[in-house]
Formats: sequence, C-alpha cells, structure tokens
Amino acid sequence: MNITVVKHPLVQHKLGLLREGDISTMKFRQLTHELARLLAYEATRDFELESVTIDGWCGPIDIEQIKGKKVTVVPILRAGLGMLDGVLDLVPSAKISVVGLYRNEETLEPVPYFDKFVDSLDERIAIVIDPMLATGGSMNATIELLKRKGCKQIKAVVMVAAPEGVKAVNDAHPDVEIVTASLDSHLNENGYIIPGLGDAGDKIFGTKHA
Ligand SMILES: O=P(O)(O)OC[C@H]1O[C@H](OP(=O)(O)OP(=O)(O)O)[C@H](O)[C@@H]1O
Ligand SMILES: O=c1cc[nH]c(=O)[nH]1
Ligand SMILES: [Mg+2]
Repeated sequence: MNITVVKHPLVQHKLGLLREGDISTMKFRQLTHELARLLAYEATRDFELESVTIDGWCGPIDIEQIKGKKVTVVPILRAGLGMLDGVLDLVPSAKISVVGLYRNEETLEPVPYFDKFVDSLDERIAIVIDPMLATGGSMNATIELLKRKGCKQIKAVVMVAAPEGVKAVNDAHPDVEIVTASLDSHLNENGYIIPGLGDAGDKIFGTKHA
C-alpha cells in the first residue's frame, strides 16, 4: 500500500483533539491548520536537494537548496481549504490549483462544480489536500483531472483515511503516495469514516447542525 501514516507525537496529539465530539469551529479550524503543516512536512521529505555556492558572511559557502521543484497545492473544496494555509506555511512559493467537488449524499459519487489549475502542471508536483479520504471518489476524481492536465507527480495529504478509500486510490493510482495522520477502521452505512471526525467541511465552515 502506498500510504504513510505519520506517527509523530504532535500529529497524534492534535488528531486526538480533533476527534472531540462537540469541538468548536474555531478549535477544529486551528487544529486542522496545525496538522496540515505537520503533514506537509512529512509529504515533502523526499524533495531533492542540490548543492549551490552562495556568498556567506565569511566567503563562499556551499549550501543545500531544494532542486528546481515547482509545487502546486490542490485543495478540494470546501474542506481542503482548511488545510491550505498550513501547507503554505511550509511551501510559501507554491501555486494553488482548486478543485470543487461535493459528494452526493445518496450515491456517494463526487459531483464536480469547479476547477482552476495553474500552468505547467507537467513540471510540478501536486499536493492534493482534503481532510477526509472516505470512499476515495473525490480524491480519485481530482487525481484524474490532474493527470489529464499532464501532472506526473502527485501526493495526497489527508488528515484521516478509511481503508476503503486507500484501496480505491492505491488501485487506481498506485504512483500516488497518501500521507495521513490516521488509517481509521471503516466507513459506516452513510459513507462516513469511523471513528473519523464527522463532517470535516461542516466543522471547518461552521455549517454543522447539532
Ligand atoms: O472519499 P469520498 O467518499 O469522496 O469523501 C470525502 C469527501 O467528502 C468530503 O467533502 P464533502 O462532499 O462533504 O464536501 P465539503 O468539503 O464541501 O463539505 C471531504 O472533504 C472529501 O472531499
Ligand atoms: O467521514 C467523512 C466522510 C466524508 N466527508 C467527511 O467530511 N467526513
Ligand atoms: Mg462536507
């Protein structure tokens, strides 16, 4: 399976706090931001470095720099927006592509309603962000859009993944690494991740009802 579950204590601690049943919008949003930053740190661990010589304070010095890597961060609307600033904290020069999808509540199929991609996708690594990987339908639809536009290097960064979604993404796109804070137990009959976080979009945007 092409998945990395980040076991760092800070990641696990923040994920645990996110699972609180009656968490406030403010706290959920803040923790999502912090967790996204930590997951982005892990997702960028294999970026290649190259040695360059710069003028240091005491003369020329060889330093390491990330090798010509262009990045596009791809939030899946809405909930992915909650992770965007955390990822940009670490990759501030990244360009942003946006994919709008919602999941039909009956069929669980992704319904596309918006997309806007940056140019030169064939030269970029795409970091797709969405708090929840449930059936995998939304992530696979996004990966397919990116590949159709020529993108060759894609990572999926999610806070919580269900085994069903991981299998769906791994089967369709074995080249795409999934980076997550947790591989949870299963999906319930409504396609929600158990134990999961509930509806992440509603919790980030404050649209949750009871
Ligand atoms: O793996 P899947 O089965 O496709 O489910 C996961 C998707 O569902 C949620 O979005 P939702 O449809 O609730 O939209 P929202 O972000 O606008 O709330 C979530 O943020 C993912 O995008
Ligand atoms: O558990 C889930 C599944 C889909 N979307 C969510 O926000 N949560
Ligand atoms: Mg939602």
